[in-house]
Amino acid sequence: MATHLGLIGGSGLYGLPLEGAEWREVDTPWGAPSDAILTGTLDGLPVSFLPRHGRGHVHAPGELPSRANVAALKALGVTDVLSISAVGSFREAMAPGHLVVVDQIVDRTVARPASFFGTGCVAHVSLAQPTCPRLSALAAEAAEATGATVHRGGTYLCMEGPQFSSRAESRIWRDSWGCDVIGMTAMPEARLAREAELCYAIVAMVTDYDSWLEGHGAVDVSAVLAVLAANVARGRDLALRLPGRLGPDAPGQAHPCPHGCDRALDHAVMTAPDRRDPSLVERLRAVAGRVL
Ligand SMILES: CSC[C@H]1O[C@H](OP(=O)(O)O)[C@H](O)[C@@H]1O
Ligand SMILES: Nc1ncnc2[nH]cnc12
Repeated sequence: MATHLGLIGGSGLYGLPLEGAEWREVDTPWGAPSDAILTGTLDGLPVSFLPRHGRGHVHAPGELPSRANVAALKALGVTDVLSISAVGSFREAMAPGHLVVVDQIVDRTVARPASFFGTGCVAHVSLAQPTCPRLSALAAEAAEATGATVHRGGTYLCMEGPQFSSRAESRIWRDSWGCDVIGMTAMPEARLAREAELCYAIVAMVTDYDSWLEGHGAVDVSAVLAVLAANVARGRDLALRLPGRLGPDAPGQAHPCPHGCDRALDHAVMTAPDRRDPSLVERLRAVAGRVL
């Protein structure tokens, strides 16, 4: 399958200078995505960019149309998705401005549709490794090439929000649960990317120390925005450096994915063919047509 990079830009990242750029409206069986999708190429590779919160930051994290976002990228032919996200840090060594290539996620969200599947067509994919190690390694290389301090590996606590955490919560996630960073958007996005058989990676930009660290004020939006403003060029630079590592002659060109992301549904669907709900199956063709 030809590689096509999808980029999901988080807080502060609402556009990218693609070649032949065009904003395209895409509809899906799960409605419209957060915004139009910017399509174009970089280093000869097809690239589709989606601002997660919409241009102008319209969508709250708990109300993101994540199923439509993932389905729209899939519909455009995307094979690999890199999320660039703002996060708070639970480690002094992961300082504001640093980049963390997330490899595990703890899901504390409570009110978000988290699957394309459901009654009438049940499926269970593995999330033991919620991000793709191949894409994550290439993203880490691209991140390092920007000159940023990059941490390879880290556990992302995904909270519901939109309010930031209490100090007690912040300390529990850090001290008892061993999490490294916190944000509000990695779930259900990572779940849905796996169900749609897309390789998915997260590069998280640290913007603050949440509220656990004595001597640092608790996080607020102005602190996050100040770090984002100083580092948005780095996020963009990282995104621009990834296509060269994924392109036709690059070693990262690897579909089938060596970790099986693009075959995640091979043994996942439980519902007997004659018991499936035809209308749900019809919608599922947009993301799971390969196995239906
Ligand atoms: C502006 S701080 C809170 C906001 O930023 C992060 O979003 P994203 O992952 O899209 O960069 C965080 O998860 C919250 O949604
Ligand atoms: N401290 C924090 N908590 C949740 N989401 C964030 N995004 C950036 N900083 C954050």
